[in-house]
Amino acid sequence: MTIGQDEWQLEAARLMNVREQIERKIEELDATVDIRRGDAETIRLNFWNDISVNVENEDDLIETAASITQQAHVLSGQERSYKLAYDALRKLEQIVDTPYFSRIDFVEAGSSLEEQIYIGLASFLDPVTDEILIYDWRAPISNLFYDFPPGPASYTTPEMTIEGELKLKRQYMIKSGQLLNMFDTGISIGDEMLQQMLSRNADDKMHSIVTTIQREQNLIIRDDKHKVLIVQGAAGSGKTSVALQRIAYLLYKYRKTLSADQMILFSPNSLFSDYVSSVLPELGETNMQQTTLQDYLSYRLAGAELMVEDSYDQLEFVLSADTVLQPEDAARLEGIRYKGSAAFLQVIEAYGARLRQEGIRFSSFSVGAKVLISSEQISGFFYEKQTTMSLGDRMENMKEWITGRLDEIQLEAEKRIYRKLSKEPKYIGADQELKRMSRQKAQRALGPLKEKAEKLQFIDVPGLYRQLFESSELYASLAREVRQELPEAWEAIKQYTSSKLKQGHIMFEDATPLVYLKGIIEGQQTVNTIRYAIVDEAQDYSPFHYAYLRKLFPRARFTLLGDWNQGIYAHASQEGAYSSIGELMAEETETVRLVKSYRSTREIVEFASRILPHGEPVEPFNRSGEEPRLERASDEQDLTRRVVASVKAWADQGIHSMAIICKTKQETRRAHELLVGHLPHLQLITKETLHFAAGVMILPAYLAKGLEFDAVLIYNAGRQVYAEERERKLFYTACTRALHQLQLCYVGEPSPFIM
Ligand SMILES: Nc1ncnc2c1ncn2[C@@H]1O[C@H](COP(=O)(O)OP(=O)(O)OP(=O)(O)O)[C@@H](O)[C@H]1O
Repeated sequence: MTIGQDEWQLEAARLMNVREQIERKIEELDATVDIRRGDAETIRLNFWNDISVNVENEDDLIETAASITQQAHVLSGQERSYKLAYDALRKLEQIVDTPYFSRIDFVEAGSSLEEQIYIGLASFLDPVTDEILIYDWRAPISNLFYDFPPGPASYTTPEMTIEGELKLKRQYMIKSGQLLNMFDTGISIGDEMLQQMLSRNADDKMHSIVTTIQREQNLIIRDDKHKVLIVQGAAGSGKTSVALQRIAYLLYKYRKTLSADQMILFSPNSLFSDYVSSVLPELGETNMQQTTLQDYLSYRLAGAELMVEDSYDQLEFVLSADTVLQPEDAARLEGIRYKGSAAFLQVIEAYGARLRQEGIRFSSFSVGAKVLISSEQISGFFYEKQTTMSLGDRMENMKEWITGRLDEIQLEAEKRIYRKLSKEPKYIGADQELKRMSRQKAQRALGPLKEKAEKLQFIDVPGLYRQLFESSELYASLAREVRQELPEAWEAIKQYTSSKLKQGHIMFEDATPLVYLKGIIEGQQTVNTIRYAIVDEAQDYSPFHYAYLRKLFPRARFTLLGDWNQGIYAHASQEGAYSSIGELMAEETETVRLVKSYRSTREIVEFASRILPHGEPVEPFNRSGEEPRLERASDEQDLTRRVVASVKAWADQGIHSMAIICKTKQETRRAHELLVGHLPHLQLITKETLHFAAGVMILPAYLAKGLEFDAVLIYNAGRQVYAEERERKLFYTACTRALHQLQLCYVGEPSPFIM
């Protein structure tokens, strides 16, 4: 829709006016911040001068303490009011150049007043009249912009639903305070605007999508009815973007009771965490906590002298396994699938319940050959006393009992040492010294044992876990108890697992079950402060992982965002497992689908969709580009030449962000060796890489998860590299990282996935 000249002038004048008001407010706040900072500093400097310190008698002491408390109170009040002004100032500085990005005109039913609502990153009131000049994008009324085309519309406030008619929906492009363009939009939010946003180049950091959030995305962002919200979204449909916008929305809506440190985002890896780290600050919010499942598991298993494999090494194993699987590899693959299942979870829980009654093997507390507290004594205490308590509470009690016993033993030892040493002539007359020495010696002997008690190291949890795979009788009876069949490959899984555990290796697939069992036995360490847990790349988690997360965050609501088409882990290959996740969470669950893909051009989306003919549906956004290019190389040398030529050609076209995507770590290393001489700025990305900096990078496909690049080159899309069914989704994931250009090189025959 074209917008007339008069309208332009009105809008430009309003923009100028609003900016001037913001600038005035900034000046005012600047001064306030200075004053409050100064006041706080003065109080801090004079803190002790303003306190009457008198310690002569008890009354004086009480008065002094009261005086200190009062002064501390004054100081913290002043610091709070400084912080308030400072935050308000920061917010205005953030919006002054782009105060708003859209406008809606709305007439409430029964009224003739047509209200103009301008929407931006944060609200701003006219300092004199208190009129709202800008509405926060998260305010209830702003929902009209995201949810409705012009026509009948309504929005809901905490008190009521307001009906009316939306007369106009307008979007602005404002940069450095200048109105560059504006569009009146119809059904969806600004196709023109969206076209422009999506045609831009990829960046070092992900950006917010606040100006062009689509209706289907908005529903997810604002959902606060469901305790578990599951989003199945196509590659590039905006899952990560939506997750971050949702966090910002919840922080606004529940600003009186919710803070960023009560929200946690589970990311696929540290590189991704870095990539998304600026979205919340861009929206004027503090970042939530970010972590990876791997970090959590490592933290829980730290200290145990075990070699814990990480998820990437597991993936490398799966991707490098021979086409005709060796029996050992087949056993491991079956094991990975089974150990991620709800069936295995039930067996572990039944095992935990049985261990309440019997079966935990405790190690005794000894110094040298002398047993201080025997395993029988511990077992007796544990299984005969307080049997009605939870396992965790019983452990706590037992810990206290053991520590108490060790304290007594230490005291006796101290006395014994004292008695013995005091007979030595050199200590005569040095009684104080002697006492100190005796205490130290006794402490030194008993200290490690107390630490062992404190850390519950007298229970061999890995040993208990291993027992499941050593005693056929035990496992079979537990499985029977929970009415689960043993998996077909049980014998092979059993042998493989017990031999690895005996060598002290914890495979990634065993890490969560082991931590889970540890939680049952030792008392689960829960994180009660977390109110929202958001899991990105949710398809990569097994039902077992979800059960663990549920236990870990008992008070949290969950948002799980994933794409079955990109399930690259062997444990995540069961299609449609979302419903079982819902069941596992045992709570009201809503599943929402996002099918439209915004990242890639139509040509790339269509090409990638052919890789997964039976996958989840994907609909491209209407943005055209070049067809993906296939290039056959005669050998490795020719491949290097072609890759180098393509990268250079892209650079000549001004393309800045490029990725050469390989399958495995080994292929990545080899390709890097061959290419780096010709492409000196090539960045080699490994699982240890922490920072994402756009440029030309080379990386294995699994590390490219969640990321995007202007141009993607699949290093070798040949049949020798991608042919197994288990590699199809990884291949798909790699291709869908491209925004504008996709090229696939191959040696020999192309992969059957693209024939
Ligand atoms: N409403 C929108 N407006 C503008 N850009 C959008 C919108 N939705 C998504 N995008 C863009 O599309 C790209 C893909 O988004 P995002 O990474 O959030 O998708 P995803 O579903 O998490 O992708 P994947 O699963 O493939 O990693 C990003 O560049 C994002 O900015």
